[in-house]
Amino acid sequence: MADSAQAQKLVYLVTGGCGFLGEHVVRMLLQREPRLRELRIFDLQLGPWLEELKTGPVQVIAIKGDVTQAHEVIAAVAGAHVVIHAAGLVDVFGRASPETIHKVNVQGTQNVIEACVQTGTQFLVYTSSMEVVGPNVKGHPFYRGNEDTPYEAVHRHPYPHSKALAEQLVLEANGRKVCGGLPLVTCALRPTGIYGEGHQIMRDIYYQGLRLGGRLFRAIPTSVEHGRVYVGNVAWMHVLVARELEQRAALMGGQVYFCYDKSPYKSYEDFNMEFLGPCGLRLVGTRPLLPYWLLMLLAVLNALLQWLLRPLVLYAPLLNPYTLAVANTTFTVSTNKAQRHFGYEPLFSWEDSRTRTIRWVQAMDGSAQ
Ligand SMILES: NC(=O)C1=CN([C@@H]2O[C@H](COP(=O)(O)OP(=O)(O)OC[C@H]3O[C@@H](n4cnc5c(N)ncnc54)[C@H](O)[C@@H]3O)[C@@H](O)[C@H]2O)C=CC1
Ligand SMILES: C[C@H](CCCC(C)(C)O)[C@H]1CC[C@H]2[C@@H]3[C@H](O)CC4=CC(=O)CC[C@]4(C)[C@H]3CC[C@]12C
Repeated sequence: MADSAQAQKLVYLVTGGCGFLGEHVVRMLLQREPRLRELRIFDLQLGPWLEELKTGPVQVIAIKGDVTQAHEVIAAVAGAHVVIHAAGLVDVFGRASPETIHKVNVQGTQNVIEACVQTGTQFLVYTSSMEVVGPNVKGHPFYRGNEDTPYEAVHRHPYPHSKALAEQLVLEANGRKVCGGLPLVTCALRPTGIYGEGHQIMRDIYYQGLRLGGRLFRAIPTSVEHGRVYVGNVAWMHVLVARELEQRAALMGGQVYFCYDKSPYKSYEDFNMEFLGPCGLRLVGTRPLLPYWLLMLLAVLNALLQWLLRPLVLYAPLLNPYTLAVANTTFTVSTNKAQRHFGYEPLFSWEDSRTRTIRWVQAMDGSAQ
C-alpha cells in the first residue's frame, strides 16, 4: 500500500463512522491518510456534519446502512481496501435487549468478515474494548496490565460478552482466504474508557451535576483506578493500524492491542473532574458518601424499577449493578505493544487532550439539561 504508485488510491470503509469514536476516526483519516481516495462512512444514522467533508479532495460517501443486514454490508465493503469496523451497540444501561446487542455486535461483525471474504477486501481493523478482558464479575483488579497479563475474563453482561465473541471472530478470521486468494489480515484494538469531544456519558454527567446545583457526589473510592484514553489518540491508533497492516501483516495479523496514552490513572469520578471541575462542577466528599452495600442496593433497585417500568417507559439510569461494579473495580493498562508493533505514539499529549475536552464541555449549552 505504501508505494507512490498507490498515492491517493485507497478506499477505506468506516462502519459506525457517525458515532462518538467513528467521527474522530473519519476526521483523522481525512487529515492523516494522504493515500486516501475514497472514504465510505457506513452507519445506521448519518450525521449532518458529513456534508462539510464532501467538498475536500477525498471522495466521501455516506452510506445509511445496518451491519445486521448482510447484503447492505457486502455492498458497502465491495471495492474497499481497508475496513475499520467501529459500529457497535454500546449499552451497559439496559436500553437494548441482550438479543439486539448480540445481533449488532456479533452477527454484525460476522457479516463484516464475510463481506471482506466475499468481496476480496484484505484488511480489517476491529474496534474491540477493554471490556473483553474485564473487569470480571468477581471484581478482580487489573492493575497496569498489558495484552499478555493473565486475567480471569468472565462475562455475564450482554455487552462485554458480545464484544468478546466478536473479537474472537475477528481474530479467528485472520488468514482466511478472501476472494482472489489473498489472506485476510485482521486485528483488534481494545480501548479503555474513551473520553473527549462528543462523549455522551460525560455530557450526561455534566448535566446531572448542573441539575444538582453544580455538585456531584462521590460514590467511588479515590483508590479505584480506571483506565481512560483520549478519543483522538484512539482514532490515531486506528489510522496507524490500518496503514501498517499490509507491510507488517505477519507481525500484526491476529493481534490485539490495548489503546493507551498518557492520561493519568485515576478513579472514574476524579478523572471526570479534570474536565468538569474547570467547568464549574464540584465533587463533594473525599470518600464515598454512601457505603458500597447501600449503593449496590440502590443499583439493584434501579434494575428492578427498569424491569417493572419496561412495558410503560424506558428507565435507564447510569447506576445499575453492572456499571457500579465496573466503576468500582481497578482496571488500568500499561503497555507499549502498539509502539513496538507499529510505531504508535500518542498524537495528543495529556495536556492537549484535557484542554480539548474542557473546551468541548464549556461549549455545551448549560440550559439544555
Ligand atoms: N465509548 C467507549 O468508552 C468505548 C467504546 N468502544 C467501542 O468503540 C466502538 C464505538 O463506540 P462509541 O463511538 O463509543 O459508540 P457510539 O454509539 O457513539 O457509536 C457507535 C456507532 O455505531 C452505529 N451503529 C449501531 N448499530 C449499528 C448497526 N446495526 N449498523 C450500523 N451502524 C450501527 C451507531 O449509529 C453509532 O453511530 C464500539 O464498537 C464500542 O464497542 C470500546 C471501548 C470503549
Ligand atoms: C456509567 C459508569 C459511571 C457511573 C458510576 C456511578 C453510577 C457510581 O456514578 C461508567 C464507569 C465505567 C464506565 C465503562 C468503562 O469506561 C468501560 C467501557 C468500555 C466500553 O467498551 C463501553 C463503555 C464502558 C462499558 C463504560 C460505560 C460507563 C461506565 C460503566
